[in-house]
Amino acid sequence: MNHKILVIDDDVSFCVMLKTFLEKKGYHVTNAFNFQDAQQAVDKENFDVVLTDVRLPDSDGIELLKYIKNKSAQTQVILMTGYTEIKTAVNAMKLGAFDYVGKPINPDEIVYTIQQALNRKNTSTVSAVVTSPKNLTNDNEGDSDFVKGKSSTSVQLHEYIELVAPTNMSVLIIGDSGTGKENIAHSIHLKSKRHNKPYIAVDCGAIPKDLASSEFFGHVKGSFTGAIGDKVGHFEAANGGTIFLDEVGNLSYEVQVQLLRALQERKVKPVGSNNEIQVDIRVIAATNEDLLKAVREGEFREDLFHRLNEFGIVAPRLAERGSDIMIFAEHFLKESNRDLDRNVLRFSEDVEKLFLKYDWPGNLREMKNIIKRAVLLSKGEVLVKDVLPQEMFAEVSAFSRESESALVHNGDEDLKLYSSKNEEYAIRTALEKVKFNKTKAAQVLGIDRKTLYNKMKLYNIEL
Ligand SMILES: Nc1ncnc2c1ncn2[C@@H]1O[C@H](COP(=O)(O)OP(=O)(O)OP(=O)(O)O)[C@@H](O)[C@H]1O
Repeated sequence: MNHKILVIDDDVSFCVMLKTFLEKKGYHVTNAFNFQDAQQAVDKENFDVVLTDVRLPDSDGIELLKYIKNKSAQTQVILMTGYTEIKTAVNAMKLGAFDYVGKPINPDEIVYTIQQALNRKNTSTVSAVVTSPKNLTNDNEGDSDFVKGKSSTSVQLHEYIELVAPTNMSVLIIGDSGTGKENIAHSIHLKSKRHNKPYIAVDCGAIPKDLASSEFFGHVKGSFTGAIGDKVGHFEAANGGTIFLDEVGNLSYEVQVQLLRALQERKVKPVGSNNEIQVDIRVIAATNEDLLKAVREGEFREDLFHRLNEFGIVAPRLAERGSDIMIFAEHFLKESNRDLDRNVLRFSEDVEKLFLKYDWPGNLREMKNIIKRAVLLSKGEVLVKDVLPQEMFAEVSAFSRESESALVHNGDEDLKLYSSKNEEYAIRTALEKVKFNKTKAAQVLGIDRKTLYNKMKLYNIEL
């Protein structure tokens, strides 16, 4: 059966072009040009993957993402973003988007991302993942999946992990999206006395409110419409081991009450059953929200907060991990070569510089994705900046422009006023603004078409 994809963009010709391209790759594709059409399509059909522009004429991609996830949590949503929308895209990931791809769309990249999204859809259960123990080594060498890092921030993080792991204390991991919270939780489990027992990771944000009790505590056959058999809840499944509650701030107040009771009494009662089950569980929770603020605003129960926060760990932002940035980059390079069967040996010098300057709003996840795509797109043994997404340059250039404001005297798109460092950025931005019409881009930039062609060749800008 062909996988079903919904593509939404108000640029009709772009939408149609992408449809034709994806159909050639064997997908069944539907187009919509605004939020309302997309809603109707989603109401009518179940899509495997939805590709949507962030900006829609009658709403935006985030609203659409929420609508889709509410209807079908299994549908994977990929956002298509311009360079200025990267922060929105990162927020979208927090709300359950699978990934985002930068515009202009690169054909290899989009096919690769769709394939990854389909893999996720086919392998994930509704909300919980049972992970078999991984091999954790204590250094950064070899093919361990876990990099420790050497910066003082990382050393302290790992001291805390070592310290708390052997205890039974509940741990609350706080950090931005993609900082490695789930990896930290798993590492604590593996270093604990429970390492041979189950580790159940529950994405609290993905559990529909009505099903939360049954997901956590199980149910007996016939206890509600749709309960066609007995179900073991996550707490019972994790008995003896560790339960990891990811995005714990997303739980409804009602479920928070039930959770607190289960944690205090160490007993759970499946929905529709009269029997209580004794459970012995270590809880690790994670959040990328300010839970204390949620407590102050009455959205998160203070007693549950304290119950979860017996030991707090902060997952540092990647940009704060200084000397570790390139250690992580090398790790993801090796991992991507292995996964994609490529042999990209190293990063060019300017890529290294960019990595050290860039803000990494999506943290380790963003770095992993960027390097994987770059490896896929690389033609030689050195990973050069041409295969990196342009939003990285936009962010760094924006920063450079702030500090070198003398560069811009006369409107930001006048190419003559840009240093060569910013020239490529200016060209890409102008092309994007005029929807890749080269004549118009040349006008915007204040240069002739021939010069534009030469510059595009120089910077390897392909449309
Ligand atoms: N120490 C590490 N070494 C190697 N890879 C890591 C490490 N920590 C995280 N990663 C990778 O980075 C990505 C993001 O990590 P993870 O899912 O743990 O982040 P998170 O903070 O839980 O994200 P979210 O807030 O979105 O749930 C994953 O692909 C993970 O494999």
